Amino acid sequence: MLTTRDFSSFAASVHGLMAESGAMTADTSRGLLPSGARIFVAGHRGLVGSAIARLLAAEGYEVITRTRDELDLRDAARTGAFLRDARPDAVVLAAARVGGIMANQRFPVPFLEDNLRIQLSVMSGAHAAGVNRLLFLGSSCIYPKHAPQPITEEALLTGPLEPTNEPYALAKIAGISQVRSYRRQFGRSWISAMPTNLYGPGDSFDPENSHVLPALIRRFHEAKRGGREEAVLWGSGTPRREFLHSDDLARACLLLLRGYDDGLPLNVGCGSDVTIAELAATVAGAVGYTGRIGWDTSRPDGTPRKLLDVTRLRKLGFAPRVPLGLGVRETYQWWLEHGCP
Ligand SMILES: NC(=O)C1=CN([C@@H]2O[C@H](COP(=O)(O)OP(=O)(O)OC[C@H]3O[C@@H](n4cnc5c(N)ncnc54)[C@H](OP(=O)(O)O)[C@@H]3O)[C@@H](O)[C@H]2O)C=CC1
Ligand SMILES: C[C@H]1O[C@H](OP(=O)(O)OP(=O)(O)OC[C@H]2O[C@@H](n3cnc4c(=O)[nH]c(N)nc43)[C@H](O)[C@@H]2O)[C@@H](O)[C@@H](O)C1=O
Repeated sequence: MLTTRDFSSFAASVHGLMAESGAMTADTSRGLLPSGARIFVAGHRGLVGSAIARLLAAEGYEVITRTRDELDLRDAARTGAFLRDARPDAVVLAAARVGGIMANQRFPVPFLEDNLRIQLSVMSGAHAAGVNRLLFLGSSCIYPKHAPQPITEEALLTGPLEPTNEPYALAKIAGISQVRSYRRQFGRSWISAMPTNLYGPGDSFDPENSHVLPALIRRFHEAKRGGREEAVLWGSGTPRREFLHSDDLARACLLLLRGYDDGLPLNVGCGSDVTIAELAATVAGAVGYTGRIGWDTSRPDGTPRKLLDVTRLRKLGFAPRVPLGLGVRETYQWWLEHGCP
């Protein structure tokens, strides 16, 4: 684990890279992502990758994909060979080992190592293949556990991380540094986005390893179907989280790919948050569960709050379109039609 002292020297060096990155630009000419560009979306079957691939295809881009069985992105040699052959104009790196608070706690090794390997393979392969446009997806968990709220981009590396997801966060921080390093050393127009907690169609609804929103949809649905009087959720219900629909995230990513060219990783969120207890009430309403809600405080709460400051993204023209209540109802409907056992 890094000490506070280690953090301050690491922060100074990465912030040095930030200082070199120059002014933020919002190029509306789409010169950074020409019409019809060929874009490799890594992780196209996941929550985020599928939303981005849908939007890019709808906007007339040629979307290149590979399933994990076809190409394990941890394999640097095969990933490099694929990128040399495919020669995409741009890469969206949405492939990662991802999960909720318990998955992060139980499987720290793959959350650290798979993500580092995927990032190394894809970024070094993309550079070798001459790919000048790349979007790397990080996460709001890169910020210190007790960062001032709302969290500005400058909070990166200013304090200790939340212990439940430290390995995952450190892999993501390495990815940010990799993007900045390729920018500095080779002049690549690569960028990073730091999304808040996401949800939507295609999410994982695994009862133990998923994120809170799909987990609650499933828990309440099963309690309603089983006629149970109580559904037990994790932690105290007091942590606050910000939720953004994956289609809104995809819109933000397209905006950034078309017009953002700076080493500063940009926050992507909706600008407001709710307690987990408030989220539970919204999800219970959407599912039609009317029983009691209990709290298992032996389960971790995680970060008390992680509301992103999205001033910079708003200035670039982004506004989310999917309100939480509607998004939860649609995601529940999607799960009933596609995933519900
Ligand atoms: N979900 C969230 O709340 C948030 C997500 N993010 C970021 O967004 C990105 C995408 O997350 P999300 O869509 O939720 O995750 P998912 O788990 O839904 O999707 C991850 C995708 O990555 C692919 N993948 C994983 N490992 C490999 C591998 N070794 N080789 C090839 N493909 C692989 C998976 O393939 P397969 O389908 O075959 O398993 C899947 O398509 C991540 O970088 C994550 O950090 C950021 C903030 C919040
Ligand atoms: C996106 C983000 O996701 C993770 O961080 P997290 O925000 O803490 O994630 P979470 O969605 O799992 O939990 C949010 C809150 O909700 C509470 N909670 C209640 N009941 C359930 C429940 O049934 N399941 C889950 N998962 N949580 C529950 C839970 O106790 C916690 O207080 C990291 O992977 C991190 O690396 C990351 O990037």
